[in-house]
Amino acid sequence: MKCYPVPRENLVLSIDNLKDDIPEEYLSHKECYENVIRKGSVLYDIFSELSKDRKHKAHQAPSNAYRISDGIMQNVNPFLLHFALFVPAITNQATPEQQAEFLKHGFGIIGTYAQTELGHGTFLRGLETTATLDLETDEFVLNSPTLTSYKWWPGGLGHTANHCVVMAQLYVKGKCHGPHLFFVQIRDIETHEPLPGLKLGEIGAKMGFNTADNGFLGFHNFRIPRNNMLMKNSQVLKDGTYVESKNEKLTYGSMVFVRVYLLSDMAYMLARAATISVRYSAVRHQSHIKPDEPEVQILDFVIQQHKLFISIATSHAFKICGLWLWQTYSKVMEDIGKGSMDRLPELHALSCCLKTTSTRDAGWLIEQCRLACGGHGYLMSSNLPSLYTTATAAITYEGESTVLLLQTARYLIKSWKRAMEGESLPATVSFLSEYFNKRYNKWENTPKGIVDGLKLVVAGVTKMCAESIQKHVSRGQQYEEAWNSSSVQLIKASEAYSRALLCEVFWFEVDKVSSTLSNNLAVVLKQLAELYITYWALEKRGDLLVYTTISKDDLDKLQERYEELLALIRPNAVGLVDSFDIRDEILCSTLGAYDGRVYERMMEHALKSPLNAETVNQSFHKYMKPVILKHKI
Ligand SMILES: CCCCCCCC/C=C\CCCCCCCCCC(=O)SCCNC(=O)CCNC(=O)[C@H](O)C(C)(C)COP(=O)(O)OP(=O)(O)OC[C@H]1O[C@@H](n2cnc3c(N)ncnc32)[C@H](O)[C@@H]1OP(=O)(O)O
Ligand SMILES: Cc1cc2nc3c(=O)[nH]c(=O)nc-3n(C[C@H](O)[C@H](O)[C@H](O)COP(=O)(O)OP(=O)(O)OC[C@H]3O[C@@H](n4cnc5c(N)ncnc54)[C@H](O)[C@@H]3O)c2cc1C
Repeated sequence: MKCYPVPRENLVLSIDNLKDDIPEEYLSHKECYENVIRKGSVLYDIFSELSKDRKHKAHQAPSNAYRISDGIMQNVNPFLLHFALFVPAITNQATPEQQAEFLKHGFGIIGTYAQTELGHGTFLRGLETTATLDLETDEFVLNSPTLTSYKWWPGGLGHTANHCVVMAQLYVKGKCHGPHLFFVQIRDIETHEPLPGLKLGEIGAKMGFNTADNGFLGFHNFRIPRNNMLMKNSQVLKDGTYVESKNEKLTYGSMVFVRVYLLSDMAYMLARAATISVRYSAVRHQSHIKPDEPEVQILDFVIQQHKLFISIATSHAFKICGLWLWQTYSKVMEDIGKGSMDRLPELHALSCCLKTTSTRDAGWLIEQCRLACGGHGYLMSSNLPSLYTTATAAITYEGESTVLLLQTARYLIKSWKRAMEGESLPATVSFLSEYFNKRYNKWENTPKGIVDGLKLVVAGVTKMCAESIQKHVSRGQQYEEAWNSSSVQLIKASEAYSRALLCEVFWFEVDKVSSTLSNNLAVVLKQLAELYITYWALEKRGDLLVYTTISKDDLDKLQERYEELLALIRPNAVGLVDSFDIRDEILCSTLGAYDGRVYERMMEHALKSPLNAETVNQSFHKYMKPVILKHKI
């Protein structure tokens, strides 16, 4: 076995045929895909070798290991779904025997997760793909009965994967048992041709993610062995007996894994955008502050600090909360392994709102970083446009944001009702029980005081939602209709809950470790945490005025403190983004390179445009010249 030296970054980034002569943005859709498969295959080979001595772990903690691919494949790694969902679905949903069987080829197979269909993405109980047990042959027959039942969107499905985990409605003896997962080979290992009975292809160009090879898949009487249903949670026996799962939602477990993971993912996306925009803002001199002095670094404009420092702070917030959420996830998975599912609803609610807030915030903050770089931020060579389109895809995939916030709201309303009945609640929602006792507490202008205030907002809005639902029901609406009528407020409750969680976890985790850090590091981290909390207190001042005893004077003091924090962070701003330690080869940005040679790099990149290969493009002679001469006076 080849032994690769570590660290991986040096190894991977030293491989010549992983570098691009022509920037990706100048390749065609097809060339882009072929180029990323070329590079991805080299990486796949390296990771396969490196991973041979490690068993497929059901749940690997968020790490930056796969980040190297961000530098090699600036867009998206078409093998990503193999690691993000295909393998976790099998390790999470298959029996140990099935895992041994399905994963025996290790990296010899490439998989994806085929759940979404042309007609359904959110409402999983409405999926139309069917898996019908054939008792005689001990097989399932998979079918796509309608065009809308075609699998549509799975990453890598178009031309990359040769296997997939398929979510289909299970039919046994004429009875539908709902969505279940099935292990399906879709291409011949040797020839890569689609297997008979399948229609496979790529869904076409997108606003980003264009190397993810999102595809479509239709089944026509496609047969798989009965044993290919993932049977850890529910089973279909040879005689057709269906054994129910202890909790039908365990089938959705792979989605929870990715949602939990995405918090850390977004931390890293934001770290890259912040690094690019803060470094550029330190290099770029534009305009004056004092008329009689030279042009200043645009980072000296306080409004530029207001635009950018929140991204530095948010990246740390997501990283710290991502690790906290990962620990919760690991504990709940461990409990489930021991047969207890008590905390699954809480984990689902936490992962839904935190995935939504982190992906939404990453989107608008990356856009804010781009805009803060002026016209040069609009260049593909800055890498900010690609970061934006890649990050914002996550607002939709793995659970559309509105839908997931409503899932969290469902948990908040249930928790509120339990609180009103005097029941004890999990720590993450226990503040709901304290609302009436703390509602009129004197406001404290401290990070803890703000966190307490944000929790009062959650409780107040949740109470308002519960009353709204009750009002609609009392006017004759069914509960589900009343829920729909109150959904604008329900979304607000979930958003407030997510923000309170992020502020609380960020502040108390930093506070907890600060005594173990050098004084300077502790001071700067606390400044970032306080900046984050104060920023959101000011953004949510309306809610705080409604649900807490905060005064105008308190808000004025918070604004003053916020501006103090910007000034305190300014001297460390470049050091803070340097500490994200993202190499130029992974940052892939003419604006954010460590050496600050922005203008030289922009020109070097521009000259790589195929259009600059000649001084006069052929279109002049073919198209322009005849028209110019014709109309020449
Ligand atoms: C090279 C190396 C690489 C290494 C890589 C490492 C890993 C990298 C990881 C991440 C990086 C990013 C990579 C991502 C790339 C793109 C991936 C995109 C993949 C996809 O998009 S897959 C498809 C995603 N689809 C969805 O999320 C669908 C969303 N819809 C649903 O979840 C459900 O339909 C619903 C929840 C909206 C509704 O379901 P329904 O059955 O109708 O449920 P309800 O009636 O609303 O509620 C019933 C009850 O169930 C509870 N519940 C619902 N869902 C869950 C759940 N998931 N878990 C637990 N419990 C759940 C719900 O709370 C209700 O409970 P209650 O009745 O209230 O008690
Ligand atoms: C880049 C990308 C990669 C993807 N990769 C995969 C993959 O690998 N595998 C896979 O299976 N899928 C994948 N998906 C699909 C993704 O999971 C779905 O797009 C997502 O679940 C949303 O479903 P939908 O697109 O059908 O939107 P719909 O479910 O049709 O929702 C459309 C809109 O309707 C509204 N809505 C829907 N339901 C409700 C509700 N109950 N209450 C209120 N409003 C509602 C929401 O505003 C929503 O935005 C990917 C998608 C993208 C964009």
